[in-house]
Amino acid sequence: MITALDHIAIAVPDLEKAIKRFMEDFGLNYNGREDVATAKTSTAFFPLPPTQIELVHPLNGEGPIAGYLEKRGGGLHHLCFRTDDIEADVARLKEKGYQFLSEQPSLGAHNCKVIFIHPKSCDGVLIELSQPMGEH
Ligand SMILES: CC[C@@H](C(=O)O)C(=O)SCCNC(=O)CCNC(=O)[C@H](O)C(C)(C)COP(=O)(O)OP(=O)(O)OC[C@H]1O[C@@H](n2cnc3c(N)ncnc32)[C@H](O)[C@@H]1OP(=O)(O)O
Ligand SMILES: [Co+2]
Repeated sequence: MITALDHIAIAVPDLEKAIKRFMEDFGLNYNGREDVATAKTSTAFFPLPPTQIELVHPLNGEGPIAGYLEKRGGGLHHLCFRTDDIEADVARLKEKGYQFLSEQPSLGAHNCKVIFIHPKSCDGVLIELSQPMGEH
């Protein structure tokens, strides 16, 4: 089941500039960068309990964020819901007619299993489900 709002993701055209902004202007704690090859995405996380801000940027100029930036520029990109059983939630939501953007969860940031729901299934909002691998 969904247990928390894990992160709010913002697509940024200039990752270093955005990291500086969130650190210096907004004074948030910076939890470091992580390039996620499987997602073709560079990420930077800022814990803001009980959730976190995830900055997302194309990895090597490729991937879904490159397409997003090309079409729309920077902006709010997705919401991530943490789940304690991603497979069960995917099965339950598929039953309800939700369209997923991949067959299976894949490796996301911070050693989590992640999967995305098509924006069309959720009133135009891109939703990510994430389950930390350490959890059963
Ligand atoms: C780092 C790993 C992980 C983590 O651990 O946190 C991440 O967060 S990775 C983040 C990047 N990865 C992804 O976003 C994967 C899922 N996304 C996709 O598969 C695609 O981006 C997409 C959502 C299928 C869109 O693909 P695209 O090629 O850009 O198609 P369109 O531009 O034609 O869009 C289709 C349709 O969807 C709307 N759209 C696109 N992006 C978003 C968005 N972020 N939020 C809401 N809506 C979005 C777009 O407007 C189109 O709608 P219509 O115009 O009405 O057709
Ligand atoms: Co995310």
